[in-house]
Amino acid sequence: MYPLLDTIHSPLELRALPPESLTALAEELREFLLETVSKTGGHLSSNLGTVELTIALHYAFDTPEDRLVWDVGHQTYVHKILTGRREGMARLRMKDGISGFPRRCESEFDTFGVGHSSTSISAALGMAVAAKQQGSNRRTVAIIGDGAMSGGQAFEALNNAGVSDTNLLVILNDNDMSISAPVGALNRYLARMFTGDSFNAVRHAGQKLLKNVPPLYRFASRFEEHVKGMFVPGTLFEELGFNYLGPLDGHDLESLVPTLQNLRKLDGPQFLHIITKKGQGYKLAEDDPVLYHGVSKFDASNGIEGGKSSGKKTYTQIFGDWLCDMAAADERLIGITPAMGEGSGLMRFAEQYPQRYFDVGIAEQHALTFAAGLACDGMKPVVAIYSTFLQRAYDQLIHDIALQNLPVMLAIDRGGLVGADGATHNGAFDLSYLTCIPNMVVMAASDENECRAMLTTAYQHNGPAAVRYPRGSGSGAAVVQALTALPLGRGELRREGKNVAILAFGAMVSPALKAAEEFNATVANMRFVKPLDRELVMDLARRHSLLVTVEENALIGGAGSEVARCLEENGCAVPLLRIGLPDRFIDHGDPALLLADSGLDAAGIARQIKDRLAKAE
Ligand SMILES: Cc1ncc(C[n+]2csc(CCOP(=O)(O)OP(=O)(O)O)c2C)c(N)n1
Ligand SMILES: CC(=O)[C@@H](O)[C@H](O)COP(=O)(O)O
Ligand SMILES: [Mg+2]
Repeated sequence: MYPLLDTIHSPLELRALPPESLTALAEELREFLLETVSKTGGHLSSNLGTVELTIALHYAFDTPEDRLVWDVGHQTYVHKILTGRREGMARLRMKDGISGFPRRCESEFDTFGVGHSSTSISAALGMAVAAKQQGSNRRTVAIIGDGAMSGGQAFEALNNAGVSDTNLLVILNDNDMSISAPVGALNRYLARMFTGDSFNAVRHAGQKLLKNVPPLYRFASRFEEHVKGMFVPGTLFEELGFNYLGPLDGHDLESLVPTLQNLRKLDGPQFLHIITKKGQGYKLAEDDPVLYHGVSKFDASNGIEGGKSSGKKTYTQIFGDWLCDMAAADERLIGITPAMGEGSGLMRFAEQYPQRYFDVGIAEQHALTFAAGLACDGMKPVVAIYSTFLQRAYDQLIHDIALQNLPVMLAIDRGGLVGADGATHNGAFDLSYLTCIPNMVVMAASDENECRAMLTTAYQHNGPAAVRYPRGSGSGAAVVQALTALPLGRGELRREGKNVAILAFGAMVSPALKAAEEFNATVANMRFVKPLDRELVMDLARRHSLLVTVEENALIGGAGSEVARCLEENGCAVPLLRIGLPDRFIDHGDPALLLADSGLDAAGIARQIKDRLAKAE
């Protein structure tokens, strides 16, 4: 089925192919991608869009000596296939299988680990400077999407790279899409750059120049730059010190390969702007790149079928419904997402309240300070953000929000292990990094109704407040419609038992209740990590001989540490067992298996309690 692909196990074999066969190879790669990703799930549209670019890069550059640095890395499946990991695609993003992102430990061709966006130019510049310091002539290429280019770090890096005198090539893979439709002035600028007849004429002249005059000399591109300047409103990347080329059709191997071969010979910072289509070659994904951005298993011949649902609402939906209800009740509410409108459940709100919906692009830092500004002047900002991406905005949370005690609410989705995306995306640290910030209120939801009540509590609190909830659905309980707040800093007793008291946080309440049956243990749903229900902790400490805290968060500095602090400050010496995520990064895989591996399922919790009780005897 794959006559060309079957002959390629490394870029060396790819480079031995005649250029005329590359288009046929691209066809085979698309077929193969669709066949495998429809069986495993993964990021489909972006990979379909970068087939030709990946072939051309490995064909024109001397990889792995030349360094390819991918931004986000969700578009690197073809890169993996061409660099000896074709077999591995059958276990993509599964436990002990290959990662969905580049990882240095996986292959020498994966020069930099990614998952979060907008880091590629910084990392590539570091590598280019290293090459220069080492007297090496190897080349470094950063490949960044138009969505990722909206992230502030990308511009920090361009600012630095443009004056660096290094052999760095930045390729802007512009498919006019982020996960959602792209937003912002940069996107508008890029769109303007490749519209207009006069510019197209220049573009074609430029392409001819690139194809027919190898090697390309600097004066040629300077000439092109001059001509372009007459037609294109402000070539931003040139102003930043790059030699800008493009836009070029990123699916046209005939121009892409010689262009890259020529660019490889040029010294100094180069910038190539290519235009691609997200989902290219699979009509359904071309028509709906959002739906096919990240897919579960599906039937490739029929496409993703809607309508099949477990009947349970996801926490994301619980949040989305709450947001619309609260927006109806309070016109000061503003909903903010850093480029994750669909994933965070904001789309109904966006439709109903377009004037109050702000997708700020992949710009978590800006999202938080923007919210701080809104809060200063009487609005009620709700920032919907994944736990892992909030890490980006830590200083903004401390310096701009908490220090000024501003009423900004954080709805933190994907708290805990996320599964297939793995270590880069796990929400493993939020309870630790939030709890240590003065003024913060921090809650973890144990079921859907509690999540809704916590959201209301956070919204009504006159200071910074966060609610964290996991990826996926809860118990399937019917959700009440009321917008009722919880009493601040109060937990609840869920089970009265003897000797052992389990203090469970968020999603761990359910397995803790199961584990408790084995010992007739008491179980408290603590609800608040901060302010902690100290009265409840001390009451349980007085009445039990062992306290056990359970949380789906790093053990270090998390909710259990808060309980330990409370006991210590009260001079209480009751034995304490803290259960949480171990001090290591947890890879991709089925979340249930990963939780079990970390001892965070009912059996694991029971086992650890038993071990502790046995030691105490
Ligand atoms: C810091 C950070 N915020 C958000 C995301 C989620 N995310 C992953 S891919 C993506 C869109 C990237 O768009 P682009 O770079 O244009 O690549 P494309 O998907 O179009 O191929 C987003 C928002 C992320 N990975 N990292
Ligand atoms: C690559 C990336 O960062 C996103 O596409 C992410 O994989 C989305 O995760 P969810 O599937 O949890 O929304
Ligand atoms: Mg894009």
